[in-house]
Amino acid sequence: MLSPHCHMMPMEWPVNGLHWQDLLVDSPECAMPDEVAQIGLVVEIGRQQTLWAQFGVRAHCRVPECSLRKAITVLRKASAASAWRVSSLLLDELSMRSWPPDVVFWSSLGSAYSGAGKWQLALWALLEAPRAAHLEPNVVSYSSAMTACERVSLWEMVLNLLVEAEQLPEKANAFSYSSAIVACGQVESGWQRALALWSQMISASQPSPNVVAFNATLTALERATCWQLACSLLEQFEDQTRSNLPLTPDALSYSAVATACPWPLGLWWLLRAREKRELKAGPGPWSCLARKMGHDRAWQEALQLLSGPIEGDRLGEVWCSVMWAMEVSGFTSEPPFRVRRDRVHQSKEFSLLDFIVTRVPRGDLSALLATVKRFAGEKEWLKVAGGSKARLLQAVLRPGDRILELGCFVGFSALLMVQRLRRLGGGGKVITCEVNAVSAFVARELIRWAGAEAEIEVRVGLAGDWIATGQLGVPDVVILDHRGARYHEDLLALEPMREHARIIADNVLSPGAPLFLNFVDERYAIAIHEVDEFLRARADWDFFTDPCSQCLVSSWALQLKLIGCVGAAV
Ligand SMILES: C[S@@+](CC[C@H](N)C(=O)[O-])C[C@H]1O[C@@H](n2cnc3c(N)ncnc32)[C@H](O)[C@@H]1O
Repeated sequence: MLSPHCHMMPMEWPVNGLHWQDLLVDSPECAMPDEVAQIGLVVEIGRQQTLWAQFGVRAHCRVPECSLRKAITVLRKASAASAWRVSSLLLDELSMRSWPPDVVFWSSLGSAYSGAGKWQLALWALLEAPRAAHLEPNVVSYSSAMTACERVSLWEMVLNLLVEAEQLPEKANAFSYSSAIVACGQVESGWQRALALWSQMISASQPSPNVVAFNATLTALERATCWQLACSLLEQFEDQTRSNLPLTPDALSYSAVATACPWPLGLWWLLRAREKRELKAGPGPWSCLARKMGHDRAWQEALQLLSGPIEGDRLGEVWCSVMWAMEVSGFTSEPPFRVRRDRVHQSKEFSLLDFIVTRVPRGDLSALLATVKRFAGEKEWLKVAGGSKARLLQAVLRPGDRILELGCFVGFSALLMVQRLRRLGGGGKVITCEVNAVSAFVARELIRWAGAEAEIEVRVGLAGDWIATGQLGVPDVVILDHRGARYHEDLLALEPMREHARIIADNVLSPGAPLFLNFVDERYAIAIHEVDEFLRARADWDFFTDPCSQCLVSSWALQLKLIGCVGAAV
């Protein structure tokens, strides 16, 4: 059995070669660890936050003098890990105690629920529960409640809450208005409401308009393709002396306008802002402009951006967007410029490429895959679908599958899937999107080295941009392995073209995709697979959805599984 001392030395983790799961299993028999060390562990472990927060909560609640502040600290950690279930656990434990939660506690609890898209629970924790405990929710509680509803696109609810917040003695603040503007901007024809709220903000003395609300208004106009209005709004506030408001448009403001306008006008705005030194060096607005040019197939103009006015790192974001603009315009095979190795210093991807080409015979796919894994084990870790994730990925494939992968990185999973398709008798194809042009370049080189270029197409650019072009075909399988925060939006955009597709979402627990979980809950038939992160002692959950499946997994089963996995160990 472990001694409690082990728990108290986060800096020496792992202790005596013991695995963190062992510690969780042994913990109930141990003497209670020191609370501060527990918090330290939660922080220290970082990416294990979800599990550690659960562990921490239980440990705290067993300590008689457990303080509310420390409980809140744990709650905030849980919130950062999007483990809203941890919050519920803490709440259950606290309800058995004599010390009453305060407003800060309720607001932390509400944030944890909100981060997971659990808006009803968030409203309860932020507004109803404190009222029941004779604590009056304040404007911060209201703003958080509005954010919770805005995250799940409940714009009408957000507007109702704004009206309620206006009744508070301190009235709604700029954050409340920003939430309302963002919420309105998310729905079709919501731009009028967004604009009306902005006008309300600037016509009244309170709350003082801020750049967040301003950018939210511009974004609403951009989404509704009201570029003329976006331009006149920016013009109005570009000059502080004219607008008489302490508000300076920032890079996000110019990004919104560059995305909204026809590209020649967007270019004009950015050049003008740069001339007036209003636009700080930074790739954001230029990258948006290059993407816009891509959508308009203006690849020559996008290319010119690289030799023109952009300051800073040309191999960064803007360069990737220019690559997308060229590729979407048809330059996939022979781009007029290639990745310059000498400018990509110490790139992990290029180290991998060198490692492979000096060890693997051309055309040997199996050896290449094995050598990528060797590189990840011996040289630098790679976030690829190795180990149990690889087995899962291969197991779902059927002969001739057309696979769409979002998140290619160096092409490991794409090659893995091709290996499986070949074993299933050949046929099928993988299209894989990668926003990072350097990773995509290396992926293509590795794919060529493996002799799989006929079976895999790498598309450089944001998955969302490619989906918008409608050029990705109708997939049988969709792999979500790009960015958890984007999963639900990209899946929604894919829905018209993926009616019968099986979907796999990776990294749902770590780094986590709470809004995606909320989105798929009860909407899809779900199977949950607990898998280890490749070469890491860290559990993750992958979701496999199959619309043809007879077994519709309800949220309850999902919850049971999630809590059950950890609960069994604690
Ligand atoms: C976890 S890695 C993918 C690993 C790969 N599927 C494998 O297992 O070999 C995630 C990749 O997604 C890319 N990415 C992130 N956001 C993206 C987006 N919105 N569109 C396309 N790619 C994105 C990242 O640059 C990164 O290379």
